[in-house]
Amino acid sequence: MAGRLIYLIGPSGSGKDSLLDAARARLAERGCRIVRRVITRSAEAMGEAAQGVSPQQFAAMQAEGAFALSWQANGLSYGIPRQIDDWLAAGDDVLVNGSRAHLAQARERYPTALVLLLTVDQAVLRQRLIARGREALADIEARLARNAQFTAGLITGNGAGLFVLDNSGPLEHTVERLLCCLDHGHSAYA
Ligand SMILES: Nc1ncnc2c1ncn2[C@@H]1O[C@H](COP(=O)(O)OP(=O)(O)O)[C@@H](O)[C@H]1O
Ligand SMILES: O=P(O)(O)OC[C@H]1O[C@H](OP(=O)(O)OP(=O)(O)O)[C@H](O)[C@@H]1O
Repeated sequence: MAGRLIYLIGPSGSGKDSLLDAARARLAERGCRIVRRVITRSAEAMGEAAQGVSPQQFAAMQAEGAFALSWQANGLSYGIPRQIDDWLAAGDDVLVNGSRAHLAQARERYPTALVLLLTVDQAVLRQRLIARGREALADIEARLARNAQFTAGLITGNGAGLFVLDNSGPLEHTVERLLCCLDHGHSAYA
């Protein structure tokens, strides 16, 4: 039986990487793999388990068909290795740190995808982005502006099959909600 694609989305700074790190061992126990993304970001600025490549390397990988999904945002290119199709075919669930802007394409390719939207209060989001210190202030403002563009439309336009996880509180609570969502049909979080 094919595995499920779990497509985690949410604003930059909402806590996607932190959530995946915190839940990693418990996801593995459930046979859920977390895919390692390919990003045109320098290794020093990576701050997550991803493969950093140059724009030229990314373009070559894309031309070879190395990616199941890919998108551009925040001045960067992101790729999801094709290997996920083998994992899904083998029956493993696969969790992808995705893009809100690329949701329609992801659903087109993976119609049964479970979509999880991580949310956080905008004021908290600003504080977390500043505290993380990965981007310059101008880049942080651009990410906040990008977020405002998505907030309302995503939930109203994609209600079916989209589940909201609020990460404004302690990370451990969000981990529990994520696992509950995966294990029990998630209706409490829709
Ligand atoms: N529940 C939480 N409570 C407090 N800080 C958090 C929480 N979740 C994430 N953070 C912090 O917020 C910042 C952004 O989180 P990160 O995982 O990098 O977000 P994303 O991957 O969505 O961009 C990090 O500094 C992280 O430590
Ligand atoms: O369409 P969006 O939902 O805005 O998403 C666009 C990209 O931005 C985020 O990455 P970012 O470089 O900010 O990394 P981060 O998630 O680790 O902060 C997210 O993981 C996506 O790859």
